[in-house]
Amino acid sequence: MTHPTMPAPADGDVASQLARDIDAAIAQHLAWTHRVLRCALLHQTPPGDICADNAHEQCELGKWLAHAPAPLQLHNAELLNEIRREHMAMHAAVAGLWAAGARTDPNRVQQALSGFERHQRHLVSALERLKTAVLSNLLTCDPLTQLPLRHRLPEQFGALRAQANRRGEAVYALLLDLDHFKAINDTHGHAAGDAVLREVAQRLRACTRQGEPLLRYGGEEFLLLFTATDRAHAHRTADRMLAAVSGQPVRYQGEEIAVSASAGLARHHDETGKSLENLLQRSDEALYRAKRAGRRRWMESEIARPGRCDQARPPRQGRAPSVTA
Ligand SMILES: Nc1nc2c(ncn2[C@@H]2O[C@H](COP(=O)(O)OP(=O)(O)OP(=O)(O)O)[C@@H](O)[C@H]2O)c(=O)[nH]1
Repeated sequence: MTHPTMPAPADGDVASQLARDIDAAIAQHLAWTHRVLRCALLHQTPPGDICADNAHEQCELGKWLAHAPAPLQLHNAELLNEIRREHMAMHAAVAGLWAAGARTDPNRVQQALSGFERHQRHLVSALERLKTAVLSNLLTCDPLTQLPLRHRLPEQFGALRAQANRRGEAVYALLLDLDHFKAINDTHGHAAGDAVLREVAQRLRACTRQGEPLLRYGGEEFLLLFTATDRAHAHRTADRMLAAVSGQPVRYQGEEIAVSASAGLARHHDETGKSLENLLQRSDEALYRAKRAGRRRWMESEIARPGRCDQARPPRQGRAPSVTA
């Protein structure tokens, strides 16, 4: 188990490559626009990538959009769809310039040109926004797991608290740490360890509800903040998260790697006025006890009221189901 430390800083390779790809897409698209104008002004017959029905699939931007890299699909799906829509609409407007009879009707030419200009402007603006989002992900997301890092945690905690208050629920922190992860690295290699971290992140993400922050909190540590109606509800969440990690082995290059985790669960108590820092500290202490108690389980920090320590009541705990490796 490592003490909560930040993962190695993102090297930025993936994100800067994406940003360069987007710049190239904008440049290629503007070059394509010049060809459109040239053909129109010189009354030339345009090639297929300008006026064919599927011109939006033939151009370089269309090909790139059809196979947009996974991080973009994950973080920017809505923006990508907006770009695809504008791109198609712009191609349709251009094709309208060469539609039968259009060139001899000034109204139709005007209409096609205005559509072209409007969609072109929106398209380039959406691509610029995508690039900004990619660069901002570079600063706030872990490149290995694509999970957020801690930068926005206080803000996310504040939003979750407000939501919990509205619903009459409580905020919980579940700090989860993979068991004997060093042994996985030592036995199967660092690349296999990376694959395990990616797979665990995916399994945990599949179990979380929208709006509940799941972070890569340290090397092999993950943090979930969530709301629950009562303790039993929170315990079920802890059970589910640990079961998701250890339910089945991770397959990597023909090998099966058994994985399990320990976790510390703590409830935030608005009435004590204790901070996020206190919540994280108590979940870390509970995690430490889960490790000491033999791993593959979660333990809960007891209510931290003034004048009463966390250990005053016997700790609650749960165990993850056995691995069926
Ligand atoms: N492959 C890989 N390993 C990492 C990464 N970040 C941290 N680690 C490794 O995670 C291991 C954590 O080891 P320990 O702190 O000894 O913990 P542990 O082996 O999981 O043991 P317990 O937590 O006590 O069950 C170290 O060997 C780190 O090098 C990463 O991004 N990729």
